[in-house]
Amino acid sequence: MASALTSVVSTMDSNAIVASALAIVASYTLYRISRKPKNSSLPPGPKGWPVIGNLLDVPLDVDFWKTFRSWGQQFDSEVIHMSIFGINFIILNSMQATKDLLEKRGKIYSARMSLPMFDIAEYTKLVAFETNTKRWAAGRRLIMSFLTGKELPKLYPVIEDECAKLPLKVYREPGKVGDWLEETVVSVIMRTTYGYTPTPNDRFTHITFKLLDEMLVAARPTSPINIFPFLRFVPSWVPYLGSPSLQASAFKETMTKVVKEPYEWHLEHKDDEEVKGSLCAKFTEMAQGEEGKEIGRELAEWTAAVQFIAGADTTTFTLHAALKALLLNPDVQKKAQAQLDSVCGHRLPTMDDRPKLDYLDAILKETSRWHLLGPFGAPHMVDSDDEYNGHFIPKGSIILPNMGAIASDATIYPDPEAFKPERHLGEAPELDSGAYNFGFGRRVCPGKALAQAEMFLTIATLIKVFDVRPWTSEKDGVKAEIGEDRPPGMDMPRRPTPYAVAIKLRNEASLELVQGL
Ligand code: HEM
Repeated sequence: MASALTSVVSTMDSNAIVASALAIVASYTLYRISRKPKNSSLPPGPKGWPVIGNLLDVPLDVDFWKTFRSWGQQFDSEVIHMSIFGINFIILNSMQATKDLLEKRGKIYSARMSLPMFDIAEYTKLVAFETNTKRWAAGRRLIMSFLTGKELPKLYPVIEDECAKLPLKVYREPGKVGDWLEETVVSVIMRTTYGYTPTPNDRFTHITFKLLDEMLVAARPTSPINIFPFLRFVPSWVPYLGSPSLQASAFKETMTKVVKEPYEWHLEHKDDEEVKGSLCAKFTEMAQGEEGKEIGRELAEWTAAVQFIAGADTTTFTLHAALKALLLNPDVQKKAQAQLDSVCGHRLPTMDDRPKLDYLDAILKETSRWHLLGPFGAPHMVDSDDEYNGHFIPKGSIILPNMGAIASDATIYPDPEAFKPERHLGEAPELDSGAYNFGFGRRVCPGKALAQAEMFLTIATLIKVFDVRPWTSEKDGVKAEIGEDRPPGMDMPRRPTPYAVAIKLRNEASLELVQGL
């Protein structure tokens, strides 16, 4: 999925900063420029130019976060300021500053910025993109009630069932392992959310991936309505000038389908056992009690839809990155397999095994550090003026927690470039990447525990049965290039660079495991 947490609203890929700026500039620039801070001591940062501010200081072709980190060193400050077209950006280059603002002062640091295209297409009705309204809080409450604590394990049977299907799929078509991982993730989401099991070429899956592609387009700086919001009012029949509003309406139509169609399916099948236990059924019941009948259903529909939008690509790409890490680190793979064999013997792992498989969990923590899904996570917006360490932080600033800087901070992670699951084990484990890669404070990812459980069992199942090896040409024995482990690029979620992998059964016993399925 080109995730809902993608580019502009939630992250800062290189285009996204420009996108954010351009999109809002028409209505916002004069206001921001004319507004004087209460006092002049904004956090330090590069000087910039009139009107465009630091637009030219932001490199478009390398990792942003490295530049932002170097500004921190240059100005000797964990908190840096830049502005683009009058919009203030506050970069947080340390875990401490991030926690102080996004967590301890979460009350005022939990808003989201928006974009005209996102408003028109109604993406801003999704929990992930809605600013901190009462509706957003109610949507979060719904998700948190069922994806955390004692409720979460009720979803484990679905995870176990989908993971148990994985070995046979991979055995039959090992070359499509990336697709099978995605299918596992999507099936878990659709079954737990709606009680619906996707079929090959599934219509709901298809339309949701279409939506995710459209979201990327909607987030682009080149989306005309983001630059000139008035274009939304030009009738679609007007040659050329009408096409942006036509596109925006088409995007809204897809969004509506994604929200309504699986929900309708769930209502039509409400007596099926799996549907009765689905999140959607629970959301509907709980939301009605909370908000009154009509709003209740609307909230349930939108809250259900965000599971796929926010959860599919994020989880899938992390699994792809884990596979790549195992491929590049055969010793790590062997160690994990040894632990799996000693705990599970001759059977597939289950969720009950998780407490004993700490090395697997450490691999996933290290994967999330080593391949951050987005070096800035999902930016928050501050909705009141504030002051931090003597610096003024103006209301409306976009806050960019520089997770890239945290994940590669040698004072937190000695030898940060190395992939070392061991750093997360023992008496004094290093900082758990889960403390930042799922976001912060009131916005922290509500799907965190589900994603971690699912990723654990998926990888455990896969390497219990198969070895992950470099792909080698049968013709000349040449190994495929694996590419950079930490590719540049600021997409969120960031897909690992493609790599060729050979998946082989580990031994005769593994074949029996597959045949027994
Ligand atoms: C490896 C998997 C995942 C990662 C790394 C991840 C990461 C994130 C991040 C960084 C945020 C932004 C937090 C912030 O603004 O501070 C977020 C938000 C969110 N995530 Fe996840 N996520 C993952 C999986 C999931 C799953 C499986 C679900 C649901 C089933 C989910 C649902 C959400 C929702 C609804 C939000 C929006 C929260 C809000 O804005 O209040 N995520 N996630």
